[in-house]
Amino acid sequence: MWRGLWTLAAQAARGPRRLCTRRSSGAPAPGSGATIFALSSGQGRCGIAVIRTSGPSSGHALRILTAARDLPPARHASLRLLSDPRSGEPLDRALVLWFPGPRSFTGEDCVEFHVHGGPAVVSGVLQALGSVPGLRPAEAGEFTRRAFANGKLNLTEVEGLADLIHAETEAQRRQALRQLDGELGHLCCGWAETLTKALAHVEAYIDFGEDDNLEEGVLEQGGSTWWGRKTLISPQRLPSLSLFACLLSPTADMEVRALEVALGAHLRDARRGQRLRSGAHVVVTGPPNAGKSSLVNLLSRKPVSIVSPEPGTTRDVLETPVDLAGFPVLLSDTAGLREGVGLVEQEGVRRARERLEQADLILAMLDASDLASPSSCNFLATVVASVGAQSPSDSSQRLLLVLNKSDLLSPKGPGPRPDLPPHLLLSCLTGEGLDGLLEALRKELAAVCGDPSTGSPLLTRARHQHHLQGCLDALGHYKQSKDLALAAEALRVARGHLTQLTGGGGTEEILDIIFRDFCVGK
Ligand SMILES: Nc1nc2c(ncn2[C@@H]2O[C@H](COP(=O)(O)OP(=O)(O)OP(=O)(O)O)[C@@H](O)[C@H]2O)c(=O)[nH]1
Ligand SMILES: [K+]
Ligand SMILES: [Mg+2]
Repeated sequence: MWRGLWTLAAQAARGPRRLCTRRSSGAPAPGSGATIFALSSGQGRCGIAVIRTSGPSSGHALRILTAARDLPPARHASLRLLSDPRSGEPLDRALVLWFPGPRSFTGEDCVEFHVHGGPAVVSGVLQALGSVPGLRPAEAGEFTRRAFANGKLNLTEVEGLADLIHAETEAQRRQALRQLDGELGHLCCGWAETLTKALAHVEAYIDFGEDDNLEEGVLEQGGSTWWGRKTLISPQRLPSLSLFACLLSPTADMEVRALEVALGAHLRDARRGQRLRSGAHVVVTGPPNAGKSSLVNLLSRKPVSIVSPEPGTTRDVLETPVDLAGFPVLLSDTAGLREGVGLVEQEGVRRARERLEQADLILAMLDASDLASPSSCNFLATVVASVGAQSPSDSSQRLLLVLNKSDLLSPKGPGPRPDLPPHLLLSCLTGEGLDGLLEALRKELAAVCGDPSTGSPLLTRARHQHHLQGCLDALGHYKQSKDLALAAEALRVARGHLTQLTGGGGTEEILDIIFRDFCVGK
């Protein structure tokens, strides 16, 4: 949190950042014009608390609380005595930072008070600020909303900031930071520029075609005007799909085609970023008594499930969020798969199979000392074989086969069956093989969630996917349209989707949903 604030302060000090779709209108911060204040660090007793203000009266408030005529030097930490303006009573000796707009986080005049973190100090300073005319407490997310309204952050960066505040694992933090740094936004801006260029070509051609200087005979074929507009190109020489390749400059057309390919690749990747943001589904399955619940407890480091020598102990699906090798995971323990049991256990098995279908990664577990049993053979022939038979694609499930209870294998005796698919040996009892399993999980999860530190920025929300799909669909219409005006319209729709991705498209509901994720003071 603390480091985050310094980063934000440093970012603000670097001044306004360049991004083509930064928003400067259309999203007025609620009640903008007022100066807002809030505690921006966490609640409760702490070493240092940060209180900040944003708005035109920030400088005035700073002068009043420090009882000084002059403001401290901009963007430098200065030690000042803060006093209550009503009673003159000293409140705290604090570091104050003055960020005159527009070079601040919100783009407005801002002040940060770094005070001692006791509740009495914090409430004293908040009350003192509340007594300054023109100041009022901030609403949730209001600082960020003002930054957005003033073009300091685009919408994908706002989402990145929300994700960064909520990031619980290392991979989530990396992904959020990349988004906050504007990578997705930059990519969309570049794409939007490509479309603007293509649109300019088509529009220029529409105007050119309407130019009276063109000879009628050149423009018309057999008495009818092709696609309702005059053209210099004979339709016979045009293969239908590359119609506009002839109109656009070859580079502009190639760029539109490359854009289509890039959009397709990003969309194929779409679920990965979302999994990283909300957690990958990892489901532990296997025959009864393989040690599934023992593994869930081991991985989550807490007694989530009951472990007992009695087969059929777990009935309901038990779900627990865990950080596995830096990736956020929703780990599910399930009932052992077997047929011909009582009603309650049958329902457990049905729920287990249902959960298995939703898994991104299956941890298939067998008792290494019991591989010849009918339940083990059946499990290998059904669950393991069917997942192994899937062709590798983004939508297919991944599976790790784990042979538990390796401690029961005789050190001299023959190892597990030679015909088994690739597997890992583990003992939940002794912990042997756990490091190898964690390393294998890290690799699998990197494949399921994508590696947030490399490659192209991931789409972290369904909203991103929706707009990229919309853009791709519009490009499909563009390619197939036989009319210049329709082609231009399709390009405009495609570009509109990209603008909405970074700019929100002005709909207040979307903004409300996004800013709802923020706390007061952010
Ligand atoms: N020797 C040995 N015993 C183990 C190991 N892991 C689990 N067990 C024991 O195996 C029995 C079953 O363990 P559970 O974790 O309840 O197995 P489960 O697969 O969840 O069982 P169900 O929920 O009934 O399907 C318990 O008595 C565990 O103590 C292991 O690595 N070695
Ligand atoms: K059991
Ligand atoms: Mg169990």
